[in-house]
Amino acid sequence: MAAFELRALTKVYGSGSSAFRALRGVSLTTHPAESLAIVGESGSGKSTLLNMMGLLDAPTSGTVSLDGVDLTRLRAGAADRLRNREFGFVFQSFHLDPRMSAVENVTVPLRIAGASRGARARATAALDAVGLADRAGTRADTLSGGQQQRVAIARALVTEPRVLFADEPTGALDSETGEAITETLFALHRGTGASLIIVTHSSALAARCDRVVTIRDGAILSDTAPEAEAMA
Ligand SMILES: Nc1ncnc2c1ncn2[C@@H]1O[C@H](COP(=O)(O)OP(=O)(O)OP(=O)(O)O)[C@@H](O)[C@H]1O
Repeated sequence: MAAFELRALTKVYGSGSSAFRALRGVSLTTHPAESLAIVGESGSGKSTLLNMMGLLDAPTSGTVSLDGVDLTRLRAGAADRLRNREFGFVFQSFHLDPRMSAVENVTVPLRIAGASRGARARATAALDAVGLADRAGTRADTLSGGQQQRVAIARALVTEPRVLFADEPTGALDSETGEAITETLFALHRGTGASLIIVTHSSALAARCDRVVTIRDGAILSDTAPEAEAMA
């Protein structure tokens, strides 16, 4: 299971007269295996919130707990290990190593976790799960955008994480490719039981989630199931 509890989370970038309050006291409880969309206008604090939950950045105050463990109190090494093993990340711009093959990219989190034995077989299976087994040996920078995002999804899931974070996963793709990537993300979310936390501008993608949290000016504006939102 993977359930987050965020308490009074704040994030201030910069200091003094240039200080900017990107999160202004966000409290949120997620449920195990939930799919959650974080939506809102550009600059509202969506990525900042995802980065706090994913241990990519530290909050200024407040706490982030996962299954009852306060992650904000972990030492740096423990936080790195937890992020690598329990979290998977997919970003708008893929973030693959362009010179490495697809399968080499997917083995990276396993090697970081010290699980080199069997890494290639596990990476190949993960590529198979995203429909790219036949491109395992292809250099990442020669793949299409949609294929690169599939490699990124395979890399995010190869460690069998408890949580899959996706920040604008379809933002760099045309709508047809974006829809195919969305299908893959949700199929794997259902198949693996990993929680899915998505930052998106896409209303179609948000509508697929169990729950939609809208952020405005660093605070939660609304928190609804998509059906309820459609009826409102
Ligand atoms: N490292 C940083 N230093 C200073 N300000 C930052 C930093 N990162 C983000 N910000 C600011 O914090 C605010 C929230 O940024 P964030 O990226 O979380 O917004 P967002 O809702 O994800 O926006 P978008 O939809 O455009 O990606 C923005 O005004 C942004 O300029």
